[in-house]
Amino acid sequence: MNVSVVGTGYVGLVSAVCLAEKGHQVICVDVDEAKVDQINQGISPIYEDGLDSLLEKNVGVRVLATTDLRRAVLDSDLSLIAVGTPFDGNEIDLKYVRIVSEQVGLILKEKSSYHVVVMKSTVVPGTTEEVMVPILEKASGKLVGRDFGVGMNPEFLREGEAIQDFLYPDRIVLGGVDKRSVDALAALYEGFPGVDLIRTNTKTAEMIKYSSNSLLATLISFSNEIGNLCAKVGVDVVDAMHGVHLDRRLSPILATGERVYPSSLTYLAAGCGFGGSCFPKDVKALIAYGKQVGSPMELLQAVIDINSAQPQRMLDLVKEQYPNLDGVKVAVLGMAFKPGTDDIRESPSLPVTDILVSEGALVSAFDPIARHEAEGRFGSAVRFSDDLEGAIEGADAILVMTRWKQFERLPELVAGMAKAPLVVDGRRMLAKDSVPRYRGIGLAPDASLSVIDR
Ligand SMILES: NC(=O)c1ccc[n+]([C@@H]2O[C@H](COP(=O)([O-])OP(=O)(O)OC[C@H]3O[C@@H](n4cnc5c(N)ncnc54)[C@H](O)[C@@H]3O)[C@@H](O)[C@H]2O)c1
Ligand SMILES: O=c1ccn([C@@H]2O[C@H](COP(=O)(O)OP(=O)(O)O[C@H]3O[C@H](CO)[C@@H](O)[C@H](O)[C@H]3O)[C@@H](O)[C@H]2O)c(=O)[nH]1
Repeated sequence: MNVSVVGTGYVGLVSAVCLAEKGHQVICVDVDEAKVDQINQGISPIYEDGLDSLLEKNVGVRVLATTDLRRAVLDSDLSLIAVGTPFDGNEIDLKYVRIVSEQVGLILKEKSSYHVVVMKSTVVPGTTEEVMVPILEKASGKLVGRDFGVGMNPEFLREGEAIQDFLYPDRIVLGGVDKRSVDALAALYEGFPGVDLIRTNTKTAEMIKYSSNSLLATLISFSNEIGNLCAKVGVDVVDAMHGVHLDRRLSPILATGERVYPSSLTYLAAGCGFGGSCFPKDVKALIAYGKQVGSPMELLQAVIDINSAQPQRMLDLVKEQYPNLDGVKVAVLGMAFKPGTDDIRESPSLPVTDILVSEGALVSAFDPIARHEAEGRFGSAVRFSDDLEGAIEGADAILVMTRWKQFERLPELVAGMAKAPLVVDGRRMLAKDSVPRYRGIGLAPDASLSVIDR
């Protein structure tokens, strides 16, 4: 199938490259000329494991990038709209969706063959049919369902694992205004045998996406609330959640006898909070939507409140030992909101670093991938280091903010330091007896050692 993908950010570019890998001819469209040029040279504008090689393989063969939306729509049968839908504090900001819908509508006016426009961006229930469709119909002078199709195909990929998630999804949701639109989407995903396909209407597709992210965010805030209680009563939250997680309803056992998620606490890992461009934005957007339609989302408000307080807990752990941060040397490890990405949007490291700087701490930082982005955010207020050793040199306290694998060798480095620093583990990724002065989220100072064999 000939496909155009409008918006070549995390979702657009990954979708484009993976669909090309499945044999489709894909034209990527973006307003950002620099991105378009990079893509055409086979260089990914974002850091995402495996993306560069897939792009290099497909560019010029099955992937082409352009700023020319008209050409892209005329030369394709289906367009995926993957532009940003930021939350503006009151509701999701649909300005990019509106602009693209109008532009695509005008192009459809001159297109004689049947075309399907698919919302890939995350939008609150009702948006595709109540916002996108009227704009498309007005601009094209045509009728949805008769002259063109409309679909809603939410994306569930995680940054850092985006390629794997796209190529091997848990399910694919095919929302459409009519059977013909859903059939066109089904044809797009023909190359994903064995994956559950959910054929539904656009509003349900939109609701599935928000419900999914809201549940995952709820699990994390739940674990954090339990973690905060654990820290008060002398229990280690890692042990508590490990015991919870072994419930086969949370980590199913395969026919082979193996656990689906044998070692990681999937969305039950307490820590310094969830960040990223999705959970905070999407949960807040659903709360705002609930309020708008008269159905208050009280549980989700608590999810956000717990998450917003979590970064401060890292600072509280530092302040137990350094009540006055003025002149205290603090190393912040990890700026990305999670490992495997250069994305620092809504990363808990941002408020933590802001407060450290404002209280006079001497802050150094290291992130294996997101240094450039973080330097742009903090400028000279933070000393960024090229490596882990440089960041922790002479530190009084070290804050582990992102679960980067590179930080696993911290105990070895700390052992070589003249004065043992306080290590505050915001991801509970280090063994608590691996450094002399260890503190962690969800762990009381006197927490007994675990009796669980893990
Ligand atoms: N990032 C994720 O992991 C993820 C996962 C699932 C869903 N989503 C959702 O997907 C959508 C896109 O997210 P993202 O992270 O890829 O966004 P992004 O900001 O990385 O990318 C959006 C792209 O759209 C381009 N754009 C804006 N206006 C345009 C226009 N008129 N024509 C062409 N291009 C235009 C921008 O230049 C940018 O490259 C959002 O709704 C988001 O909530 C994101
Ligand atoms: O047990 C956990 C799991 C995650 N996190 C944090 O939660 C955030 C989000 O992590 P993750 O879900 O891995 O990354 P995202 O790329 O934000 O992906 C989420 O948001 C995307 C955008 O909507 C969806 O497509 C994905 O399905 C959904 O997992 C990160 O800050 C993690 O550190 C925790 O604190 N504890």
